[in-house]
Amino acid sequence: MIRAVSAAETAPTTYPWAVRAEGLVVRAGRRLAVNGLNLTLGDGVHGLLGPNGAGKTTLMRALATVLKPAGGQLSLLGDDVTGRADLRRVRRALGYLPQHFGFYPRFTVREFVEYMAWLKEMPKAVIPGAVQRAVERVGLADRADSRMKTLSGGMLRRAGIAQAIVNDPQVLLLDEPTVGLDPEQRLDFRELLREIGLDSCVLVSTHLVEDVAAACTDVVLIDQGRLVWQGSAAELAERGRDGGVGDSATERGYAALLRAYRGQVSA
Ligand SMILES: Nc1ncnc2c1ncn2[C@@H]1O[C@H](COP(=O)(O)OP(=O)(O)OP(=O)(O)O)[C@@H](O)[C@H]1O
Repeated sequence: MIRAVSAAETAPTTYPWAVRAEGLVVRAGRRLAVNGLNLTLGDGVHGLLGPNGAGKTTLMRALATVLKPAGGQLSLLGDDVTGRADLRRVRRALGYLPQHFGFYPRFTVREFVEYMAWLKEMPKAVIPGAVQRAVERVGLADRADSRMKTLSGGMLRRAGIAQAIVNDPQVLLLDEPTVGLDPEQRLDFRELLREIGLDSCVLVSTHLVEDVAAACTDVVLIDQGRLVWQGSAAELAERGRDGGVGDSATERGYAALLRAYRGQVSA
């Protein structure tokens, strides 16, 4: 049976920012891993960079509504998601690839993606077509009926990306999606990101600064749970044009911004 969808759910929403955080505080264990973060994101592909422990995964988890903020304001697609907010509407419009994700090993790729589509409350009638399309978009069509336990690390990652995009999310959160992908798959993946970023907000965390240079329109740099810098990928490269540490202009720009921020914080 197809679930009845109310007019409020299908009406076009107007919101200035897909993601808006003000003074956001999120705990990870006892630590304030995100600690007073201000961030606004619109459509496009945003690369999330920062050193180990900067708070990238914790931020992603809060944006995915998996972790509740301990303070500050967070709105997604115009809805406040702090406090006792009803998260169902927002969750239907989210896609999230966690750094580590669980699955039933005996599920096939198709069953895994179908199951996730069902959890996102997609109408039953559209699920088979949406699953097929998602599996094709990540290049796994020929393995769609293989069991998850038989996949390589890179294939598993692609199955994870397929479940994240199955509902054509308006906010897509990908935590280190390129880990385990071979060079050719990485190129295909960048193309997919560019396509999705044309009309939705994509946030991709990565340690590979080269991924950011190649696939992202914008860059968000965080350290110690706070926003250090936000700008275009071209501006980041511009910051690294005059030398410094790093193999590429983007890497040098990253290192220079981080150094300047840390100098300010400790001054
Ligand atoms: N469950 C937890 N309990 C206690 N501390 C935690 C927990 N999870 C994360 N932390 C701490 O919070 C901080 C931020 O962690 P987080 O995983 O968000 O950073 P990250 O930027 O994703 O790091 P990486 O680049 O290493 O993946 C780190 O100092 C980490 O040690």
